Amino acid sequence: MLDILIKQAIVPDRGIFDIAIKEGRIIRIERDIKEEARHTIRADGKIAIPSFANMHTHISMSLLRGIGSDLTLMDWLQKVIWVLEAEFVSPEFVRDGALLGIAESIMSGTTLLMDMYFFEEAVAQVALSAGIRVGLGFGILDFPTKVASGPEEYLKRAEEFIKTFKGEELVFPVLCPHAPYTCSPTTLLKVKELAEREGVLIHTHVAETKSEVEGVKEKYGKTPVKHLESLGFVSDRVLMAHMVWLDEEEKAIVKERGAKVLHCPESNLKLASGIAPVWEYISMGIHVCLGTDGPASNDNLDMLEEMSLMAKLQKGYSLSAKAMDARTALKIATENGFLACGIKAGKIEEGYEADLILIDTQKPHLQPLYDPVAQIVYSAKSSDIDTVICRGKVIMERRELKTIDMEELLHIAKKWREKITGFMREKNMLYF
Ligand SMILES: CSC[C@H]1O[C@@H](n2cnc3c(O)ncnc32)[C@H](O)[C@@H]1O
Ligand SMILES: [Zn+2]
Repeated sequence: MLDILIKQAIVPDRGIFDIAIKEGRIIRIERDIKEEARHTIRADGKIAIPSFANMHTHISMSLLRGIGSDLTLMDWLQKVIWVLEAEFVSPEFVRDGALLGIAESIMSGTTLLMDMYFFEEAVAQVALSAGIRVGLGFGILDFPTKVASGPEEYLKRAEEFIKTFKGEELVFPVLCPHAPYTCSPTTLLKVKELAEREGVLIHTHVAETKSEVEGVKEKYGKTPVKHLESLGFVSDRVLMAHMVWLDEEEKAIVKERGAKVLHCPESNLKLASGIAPVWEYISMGIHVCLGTDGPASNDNLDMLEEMSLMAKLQKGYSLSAKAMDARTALKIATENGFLACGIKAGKIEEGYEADLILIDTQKPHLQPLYDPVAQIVYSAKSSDIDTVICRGKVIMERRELKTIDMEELLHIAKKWREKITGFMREKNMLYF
């Protein structure tokens, strides 16, 4: 007996097929599958594509969405976000923010999140009950916060987190040193050593702004990637978010070492950081994945929108319509993310894990339908996503979340809005 049988889906570049899912995997893709299934989904007029892998986010920052708009990164962090995080970040804040952010992620077709924040046990708990995959790392900084007194304690928390979650199926631990401007060489070397010992990925921010590059150069005599390379930090286990400002030598280092780039175009635009030359990275053979960054600097977790923006930005920036075609954009937003995490998903193919979405094309803006991939990248909206399946489990069907209570969510968001605006009013931070 099959677990799920999807009937008559449009499989891009193949045709109309039935998709059979069993024990978390796609086991058959055929014109007409007759086998019985516990759950049959009619997918007439719906396109089946892999679900998205949001490879860089701070999901619980959904509770800070809409605050601190129209600032550059360092003003945004120092004048607003770090002040609010110092007051509010707690296991409860992280859990509630994760619930809101994970609901939004599922509703926009994402089944894998790579998250960096504090109290990630709370994110793990929400992800497990929501049925979504998450790579989680307890953020590591050099300066004290109410979360930890300094790098030693952050590292200890990160190590404990790895020990707790290693071997879980939906949750996998990673190490998250924040950035070369907030972590000393000693901290970065300890992270590298721990990552090698535990066999986990490292997820960090690198070369996000011009001022970061200037600051790191002033402090260490080298630009960020060269600085990291001089520490022996750059390797194929490192996922580097942003990577907007790299010189030619740095691009060659990334390629040579096999480090991955986590591109976050919308956050880079909103924080006025710049545009990463992703078309160059791709032509060099660098592995590029896509992320939204946190929902407070984007200001959403919509990977469809992110993918569309990425493709159009690269064309506009390079003045070449070939800089990023729709199929490459879709691959970066799906397959490349799963691959970077060692997960065999991201393709609608037999033997692949069943992480997929169905997109309803019976909408004026998706008709007439000629080229499903191009029309998903350039015309679709996340509200067209009808069904989401993660590891062979249906977590949204006909836009109804199966694992999260929507009413509870709205109540939680309201509760935090009141608390946070109250604090901002008291501290004269309220500007809206
Ligand atoms: C160490 S936990 C994560 C830490 O990162 C902050 N953050 C959120 N977005 C960004 C960004 O784009 N660049 C750098 N740092 C960012 C977040 O507020 C947490 O403090
Ligand atoms: Zn970030």
